Amino acid sequence: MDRIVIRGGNPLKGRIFISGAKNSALTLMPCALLTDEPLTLRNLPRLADVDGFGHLLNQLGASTAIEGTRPEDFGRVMTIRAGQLTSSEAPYDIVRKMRASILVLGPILARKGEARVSLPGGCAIGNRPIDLHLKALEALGAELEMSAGYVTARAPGGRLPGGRFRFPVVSVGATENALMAAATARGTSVLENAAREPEIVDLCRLLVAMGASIDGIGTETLTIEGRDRLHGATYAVMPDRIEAGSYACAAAITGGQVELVGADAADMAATLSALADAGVVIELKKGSIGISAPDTLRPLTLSTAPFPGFATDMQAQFMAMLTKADGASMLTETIFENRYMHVPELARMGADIAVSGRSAVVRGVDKLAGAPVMATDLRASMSLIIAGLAAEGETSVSRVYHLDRGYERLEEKLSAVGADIERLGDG
Ligand SMILES: CC(=O)N[C@H]1[C@@H](OP(=O)(O)OP(=O)(O)OC[C@H]2O[C@@H](n3ccc(=O)[nH]c3=O)[C@H](O)[C@@H]2O)O[C@H](CO)[C@@H](O)[C@@H]1O
Ligand SMILES: C=C(OP(=O)(O)O)C(=O)O
Repeated sequence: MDRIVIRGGNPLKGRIFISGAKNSALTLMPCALLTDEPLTLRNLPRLADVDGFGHLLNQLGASTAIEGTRPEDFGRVMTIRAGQLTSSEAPYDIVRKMRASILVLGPILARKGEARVSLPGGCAIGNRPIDLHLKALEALGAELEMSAGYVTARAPGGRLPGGRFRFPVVSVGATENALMAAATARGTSVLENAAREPEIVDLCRLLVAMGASIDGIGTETLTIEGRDRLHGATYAVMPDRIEAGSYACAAAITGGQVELVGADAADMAATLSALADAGVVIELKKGSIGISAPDTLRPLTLSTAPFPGFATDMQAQFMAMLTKADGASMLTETIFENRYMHVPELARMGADIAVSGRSAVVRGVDKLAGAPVMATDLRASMSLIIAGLAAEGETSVSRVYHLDRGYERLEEKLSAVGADIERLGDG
């Protein structure tokens, strides 16, 4: 297994190109199942999860073709053709490895009138239930049956009637599944207390480009007038706000100055405002965001929340950055119950963090020391990279496959701005 080795202490300086967003790509790809015409997605990040999702689409009978991208380019163009779906089942083997697989449930149901998808179970960051996905689909008219770890959803008469659902808590995934299922329902559907994440807006925009009718995009009430059919489209994936925020934290902790090329500040208000509170200087430019570290980072009090709040996917990276702030910070994780698995690893590098229930107090230290570390999830792994960039000596981060799920060419991007970082194979 590969590992990433960092010799810390170099301030990051230069331009970092921001890739297409993983969390958007993985909700745009299943839209291809809604039409028999080709869907072309541009700016798809080169990530293990995107490859995995392509594989799932292939198993369902869709073809995936990567077009004219050179190895040195960031991002790819993929055309997905789901002329006919030969299967309506997402198997356990794929779903358990990639949570986003659950997002084929709504589209397969809408297209075929029946879908069978493995229940995902929990994962390293906590229990990740799908009860709201199922309740929303039921409200749109689906009939559900659970057996042997799978859910089978059927549309009576082969097509969902549509309906009204109010989410009791904001759920990104359940909003996405319901939106895709409602797009071709017979009637009108209304989703209340829907998630408003930029990735949901990206999904709505693609669906509209495919012929869907959606009112209230970007608000908590989405009204979808079902269409008889959707058509193909060409669409570019939005920039990855979490990747951009991660590199901003890396620049801030190393005393660096970077330009995040392609990042969209409109999607990153909570992250940018937290960085500014920590003393980071932010310069909004056309097509990029400038990040300059202060001499001393100020401590923060942050609590994760659905958009437009502070994203759970940024919590670990901010925690790493705040290990070197001048004072005590308080972080509270409200979305996932087990998203502090990076704490013991950061502690091995000299961080002073005390977790109590959902909150963590991070007392800034003068220096971090490099160490061999490993993490159990994607953003936790990134927090160790961030700490390693600022630590004295060598940090070796193992289980690199977590990073490969969500950061396109991490070590290339960081080397280009002055980090001493390399990927080593085990052999
Ligand atoms: C609101 C929120 O921040 N969502 C994050 C969540 O999306 P993801 O779609 O994975 O999770 P949800 O948004 O659905 O979960 C939000 C909350 O709702 C609960 N829940 C969810 C579905 C369900 O059927 N029943 C239920 O109770 C979850 O346990 C969680 O506490 O993880 C992604 C990966 O880290 C992030 O990109 C999303 O920003
Ligand atoms: C946890 C994440 O993703 P996933 O839902 O794909 O596990 C993430 O993007 O931080």
